[in-house]
Amino acid sequence: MTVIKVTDGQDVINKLSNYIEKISNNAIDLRGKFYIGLSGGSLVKFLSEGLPKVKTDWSKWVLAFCDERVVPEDSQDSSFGTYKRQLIPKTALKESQFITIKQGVSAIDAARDYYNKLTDAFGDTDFQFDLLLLGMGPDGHTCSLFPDHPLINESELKVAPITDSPKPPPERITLTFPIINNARNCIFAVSGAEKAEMVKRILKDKEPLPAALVNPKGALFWIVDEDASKLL
Ligand SMILES: O=C(O)[C@H](O)[C@@H](O)[C@H](O)[C@H](O)COP(=O)(O)O
Repeated sequence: MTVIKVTDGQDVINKLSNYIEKISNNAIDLRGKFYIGLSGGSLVKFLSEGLPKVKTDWSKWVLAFCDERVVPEDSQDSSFGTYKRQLIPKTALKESQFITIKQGVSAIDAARDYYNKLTDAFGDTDFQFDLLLLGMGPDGHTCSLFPDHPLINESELKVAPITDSPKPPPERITLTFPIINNARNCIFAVSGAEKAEMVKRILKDKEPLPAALVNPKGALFWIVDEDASKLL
């Protein structure tokens, strides 16, 4: 694990964008495609500001979601909807490059359908992402894997439904640790004083909260600004 301390939120965006540029170009050179998993929350703003400056072959990107809220795409809560409004118009990415959840079905059906879509996109069921972009909630959750929730120990389902998410909205789908920890790279991007206590509990005290259980086969980076890392 590499912890990268930067000054502020703008530096988090810059550093994150540099890594994305490097990792995407490397994946495209080696394998002709770049598989990236996106999260929601504050990451949407980081990417909407940072990605337009990245030099990459956008046509080779395949974008999926580390987790997604089971809501209509035009809802403010939909991560894809937010990327659609805030990111797509600023890059050469096309909507068709995003693997999105089925609309108008239950979380259980959405998770099943999403698994099938990932199988088609990867051509196998290993789902080895080149890069997962992760957020850490103030309670230590990542993706839609929450502290003390049984999904933390899920070992069969690679994409799971959740209907009791403590962070609203309650219905979501999420990747589980077997996929997350199979990734070639995972990056947490964390900014702000409200995250400082949890950053300390995870990176210094090594409490086994969900974000601390991200331990991929490949590389793991935590990009944290001064406010978020002030208790380290
Ligand atoms: O559905 C969501 O809310 C996100 O996908 C989630 O996994 C996010 O990454 C964390 O909740 C952190 O969010 P913040 O960065 O906004 O705290």
